[in-house]
Amino acid sequence: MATLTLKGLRKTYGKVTALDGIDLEVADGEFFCLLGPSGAGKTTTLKAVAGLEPPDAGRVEIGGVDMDGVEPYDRGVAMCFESYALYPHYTAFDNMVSPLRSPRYRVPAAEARERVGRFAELLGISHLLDRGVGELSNGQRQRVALGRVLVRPARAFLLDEPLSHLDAKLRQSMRAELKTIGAVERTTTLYVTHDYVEALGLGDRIGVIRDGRIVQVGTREQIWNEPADTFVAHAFGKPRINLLPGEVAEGGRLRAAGGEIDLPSGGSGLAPGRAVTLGVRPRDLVLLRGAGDTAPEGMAEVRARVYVTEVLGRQSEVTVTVGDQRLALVVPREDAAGLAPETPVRLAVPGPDGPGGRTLLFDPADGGRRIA
Ligand SMILES: Nc1ncnc2c1ncn2[C@@H]1O[C@H](COP(=O)(O)OP(=O)(O)OP(=O)(O)O)[C@@H](O)[C@H]1O
Repeated sequence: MATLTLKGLRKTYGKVTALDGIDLEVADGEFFCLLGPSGAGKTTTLKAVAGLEPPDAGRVEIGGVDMDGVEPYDRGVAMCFESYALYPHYTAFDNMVSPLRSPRYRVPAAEARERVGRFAELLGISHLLDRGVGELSNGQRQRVALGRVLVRPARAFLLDEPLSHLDAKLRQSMRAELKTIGAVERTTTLYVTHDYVEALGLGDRIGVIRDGRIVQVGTREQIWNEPADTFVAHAFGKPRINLLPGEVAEGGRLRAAGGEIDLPSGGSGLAPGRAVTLGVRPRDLVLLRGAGDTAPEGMAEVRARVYVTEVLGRQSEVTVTVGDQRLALVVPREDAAGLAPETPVRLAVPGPDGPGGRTLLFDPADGGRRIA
């Protein structure tokens, strides 16, 4: 077990800056998720920790020891690639057991078999162990590759989208499984994903990466409730957070959507005339359907027209037009029944100090940074 410390990591490939000063600390035994879009630098970060891509500047410490000049093999980390890196002519079993046979571990044969069997069971691939890798589906190969990493005693696991090729149902069950695998529970894990559900579900803490920089690090609650900026707010949640251009009006009101949205600005103390971006999560908006329904305390009533509705299982996503803006809401399915396009509706929108759900405020003049 070991702490991972990344300090000022930089890496360029020709004109592309893959890492632009990554600072990160993953605590001993922590499960840390690095979330970011394609090309953000996630894989490059893992490779730098594994020693496969030496950074141009900055340093990697594992267990407090500078890894500069330490070969990948000697770093004591086990990395799982999205591209599997399996031996194509070996069986699944041989792929999983081979690290244990290496001179580094020399695990006795019976114990190695037992270990492989245990992890194969957890990963739901016991019945595939005798098959050649060439005879496996992508999802099966991916689980073999993950097993090959997890069987190894390691100081840290580096996992690069290890569930990306599984279908939704299997991914969900594997996600739950993964956290309870003892080896993973106890071992420092840096887990890369572009799937926010995975990050929220798995990470003790989450780091959001964009353009080779860490934008925010926090627990799932911190990232969800106090996103550092509109990029982070937009990265979490489906449907995505509604982001609306607005401004602070006289009397400290917040206005957006051509004045249709008019909220108290609460204790934010913002100067009138200032431009702000309002962020409201679709689940924090309330549809007022009954004739006598009024906006709950602390929320503002807003007039809207239905644009489109879509059933999402027991809930529905309703997109409405408010003034010149579109807003997405998620409501119980029955509340959306009979909402044809153009139906006038009323919504309740939370203010910035709303209990539970609330409207977040961001500063468009400062790269969308959240206004505390
Ligand atoms: N070997 C390489 N040669 C040239 N450019 C590279 C190389 N590896 C990565 N890059 C570039 O560096 C940037 C970061 O790549 P990286 O693979 O770390 O992103 P990522 O966040 O893992 O993306 P994805 O989710 O698509 O895997 C990208 O712009 C990528 O094109």
